[in-house]
Amino acid sequence: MNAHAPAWLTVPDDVNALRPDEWAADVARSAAGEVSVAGLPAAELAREFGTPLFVLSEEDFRRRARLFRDTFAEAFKRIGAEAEVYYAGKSFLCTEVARWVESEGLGLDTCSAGEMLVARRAGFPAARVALHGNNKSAAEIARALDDGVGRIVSDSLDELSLVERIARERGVVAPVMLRLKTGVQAHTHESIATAHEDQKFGLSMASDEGRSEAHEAAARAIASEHLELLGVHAHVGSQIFEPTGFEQSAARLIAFLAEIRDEHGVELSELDLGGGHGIAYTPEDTPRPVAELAEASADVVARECAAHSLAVPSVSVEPGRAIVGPTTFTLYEAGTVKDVRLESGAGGAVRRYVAVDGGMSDNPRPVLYGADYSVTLASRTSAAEPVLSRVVGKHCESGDIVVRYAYLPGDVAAGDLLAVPATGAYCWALSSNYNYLPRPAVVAVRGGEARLIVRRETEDDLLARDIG
Ligand SMILES: Cc1ncc(COP(=O)(O)O)c(C=O)c1O
Ligand SMILES: N[C@@H](CCCC[NH3+])C(=O)O
Repeated sequence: MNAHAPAWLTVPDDVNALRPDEWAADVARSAAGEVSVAGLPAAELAREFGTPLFVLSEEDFRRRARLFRDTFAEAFKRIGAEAEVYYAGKSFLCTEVARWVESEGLGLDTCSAGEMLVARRAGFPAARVALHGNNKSAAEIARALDDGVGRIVSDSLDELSLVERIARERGVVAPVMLRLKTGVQAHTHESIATAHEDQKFGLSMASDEGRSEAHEAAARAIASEHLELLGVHAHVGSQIFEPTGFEQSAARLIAFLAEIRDEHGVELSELDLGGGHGIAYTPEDTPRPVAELAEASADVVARECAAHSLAVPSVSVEPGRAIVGPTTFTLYEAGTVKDVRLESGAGGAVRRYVAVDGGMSDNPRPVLYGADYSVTLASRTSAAEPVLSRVVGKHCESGDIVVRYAYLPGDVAAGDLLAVPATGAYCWALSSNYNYLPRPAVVAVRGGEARLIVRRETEDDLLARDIG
């Protein structure tokens, strides 16, 4: 136990071992210590595509997508209902990934014109696309209607009026769902909790007197000739492990469906329970198996619908992180290594700072949410003693940390490759050009072959928007 490391970080028995749950299923480590994915060694990928590099296992992505699709379908079949899975594209989207999502039979959750554009380019059937967003522009709504998007998840009364006006101008009926603030307090970082009252998303269900925003929106949508109200949606937040938030949220949505039936005589047919299922970044994180998530959701939906004498609606969920997060690791090359004294005097504790060739521009999550990651030496095995280390980036900020706490072999040096697992979600998607660093490439690996699916930015890209 080191006073400068958190309790969950124990000195590893074997500093070369991979923790299995953080990696794609086809990642392995050879006797020589080389990390490989689907049979391809990391060093070969680094040579061919450069570093930093996002390495994504296609087979693992497809497997996780199918797991969600089939497990939710089975669990809801048991209660006589259908369940669909919409992959949350905000976590990571490019044309090729949209094609995989389509071919595995999932829907796609988008939240901007740009994400819809990627879906369109991939030939994704618009009927299986959902459009989210708390401030959709008129152009985005028009695109959704013109493309024939299957559901526009409406976030405010203002937006509902805008959708109606644009639908009327086009002479069409817009399929809408209402995103509700179920008032649930999610146990996650404040910036990614999304169902309590004091945040920007959704229609409030609270009212002191008269109708709540949510009830008002439902009344307007039901009364409009140009809106078809499909159902309701709530998203509790992201990186959540506690089942209670999901369950309370589902119960409140179903109570709302009953109130709408009682007030308007209409039984809405769709219920979207959102995404937010957490993954393991460190041993502190304890994700529940997908089967458990699906069974728990089906149980609560069956119970609450029975309590309100409602027919069970079609259910959908929107996982992003839980599908793509563990499929990907980031490969970095180590550069400068520095020992920093944490305690004075001979034998006082030291933290080793290992700088890599990327940082907060390819993974801002540690800076934004205090997120923790793990790391492993990926290009060789080492017999050196583990040393308490911090992997940092190359940006001009002391907060530019990639892995806050890790034990790395004591002989890690410039030129070694380091792999940071579970970087598939909200890393490339949140990447930036801070300090004029080009965004890394994303390479998909399957059956011993590697394919570039997003190319690395070039110096020309960096100058392209600068008028000069
Ligand atoms: C409406 C909605 N659905 C789905 C997601 C996906 O969340 P996650 O990647 O945590 O599953 C998000 C992001 O939190 C969201 O805002
Ligand atoms: N970007 C956040 C998740 C946001 C979820 C989108 N609503 C993260 O990395 O944890």
